[in-house]
Order: sequence, then structure tokens, then C-alpha cells
Amino acid sequence: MIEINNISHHFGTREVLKNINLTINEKKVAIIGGNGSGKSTFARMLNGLLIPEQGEILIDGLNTKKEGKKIRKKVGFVFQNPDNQIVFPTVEEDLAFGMKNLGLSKEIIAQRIDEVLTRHNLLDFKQHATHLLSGGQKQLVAISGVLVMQPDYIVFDEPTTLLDLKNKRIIAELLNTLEQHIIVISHDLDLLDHFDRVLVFDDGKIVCDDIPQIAIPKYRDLMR
Ligand SMILES: Nc1ncnc2c1ncn2[C@@H]1O[C@H](COP(=O)(O)OP(=O)(O)OP(=O)(O)O)[C@@H](O)[C@H]1O
Repeated sequence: MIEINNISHHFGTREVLKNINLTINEKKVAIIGGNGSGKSTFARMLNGLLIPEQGEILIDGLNTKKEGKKIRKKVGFVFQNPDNQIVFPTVEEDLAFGMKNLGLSKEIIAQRIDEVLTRHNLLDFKQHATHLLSGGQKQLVAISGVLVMQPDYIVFDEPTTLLDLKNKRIIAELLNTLEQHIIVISHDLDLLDHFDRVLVFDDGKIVCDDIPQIAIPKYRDLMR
């Protein structure tokens, strides 16, 4: 369970999040809202990349302010641009990196890499140079790098923005099949039909919190 207790945050003089209170227990939660409404700032707080100025966030009872290491193990984060996430020259090395830091054995690391690449039809790319992958393949590798860490929650910050229609569809299908709790920021409203809950951000506040069939039309109204 994710508990958001009265969080507020400023950048300079601008208040970008304003007294947000929320409990999240659903499997698939989306965050939508206009540019600059505070979505990414909020999302980055969920795995302790950013600590709220006021208030606190608890993930299964762990405070992001005090338990950074445990939180990052529990909550994976997928960035909009996979180039910000993929740092090693080959797919295999990139996927192994986080698991090595966790102290997992060579056998377990190899097994998880093969499993995740097989699942995404990328096994042939194991020794491939990461910078030569297509945009869609890069995003799948970035997501795979999070999946092999076996987090309980995964936050996706606009995972389809840079992708063509075919790759958008692949990522949409992947989101639908994940076992983890997922929190997805997206401007791609087609992605969200099957979500359990949609939060609409506007000027640092949540102005609608409902099922997609209600929240998405409200967001469209807001953007008129
Ligand atoms: N590190 C930072 N320093 C200063 N201002 C920031 C920083 N990060 C975000 N902001 C500002 O905070 C506000 C909210 O930004 P945020 O990225 O959370 O919005 P968003 O809803 O994710 O927008 P978008 O849909 O455009 O990605 C914006 O005005 C942005 O310029």
C-alpha cells in the first residue's frame, strides 16, 4: 500500500504540489494532467528520488525519507527516455548491473536475464550493443532492467512518449500483463482503458480520482 500524507513541495517560489493526501492499493493506477501540473515531481517521490518538503510517503509502511535503500528495492522507476536508464555497453551487462549490486549469485542473475529477454522476444539481443537498439527495444530493455530486480511496485514516467504505434502497443500489452502494482504517468490516454484508477493532476492538486471512464472525460474538459 502507498500512503501519501499531506505532501507539499516548492521549486523556488512555485508550489508544485499542494497538500496531497492519498492511499493507493490498486494494481493499475494512472496519473494524467497538463504539462507542469506536478505529475513527474509526484512520481519521483514514490521511490525516494525526491523527498517531499512537507508531509511523508509510506510504501508498505516504509518512509521514503528514512528508508531510501529499501524503498528503491521495492519501487522500480522507468524513465520516459530509456537513454537515461541504460548505462552499459551491452544488454546483458546493463541488465546484470542492478542485480550484482543486490549481491545475487551469477546463476540467479543469468537465469533472470534469460527469462526477461525471452519474455520480450529479445534473447537474440543479449550480447547486442545497447546504443544500437531501436527506440522500442531500448524501452523494453530499460523496463527489463527494472523487472529483473523484482520490485513490488513500478512507476512509469511517460513510457510510450518516444515510441511509434507498434511499440506503444507492445508496451501497452506489457503493462496489462505485469504482476506488480504499477503507477503510470501518461499523456497517451488510449493506454489507460483497463486501469483501475486514474488521478487527474491540475496545478499541483488532484482534481479527479476515479475510474478511467469518468476521469478521462473530466481531463478532456479541463484541457478545453
Ligand atoms: N528540478 C526542478 N527545479 C525547478 N523546477 C522544477 C524542477 N522539476 C520540475 N520543476 C517545475 O515544477 C513544475 C511541475 O513539473 P513536473 O515535471 O512535475 O510536471 P509534469 O506534470 O510532469 O509535466 P509534463 O507533463 O510536462 O512532464 C513545472 O513548473 C516544472 O518546471
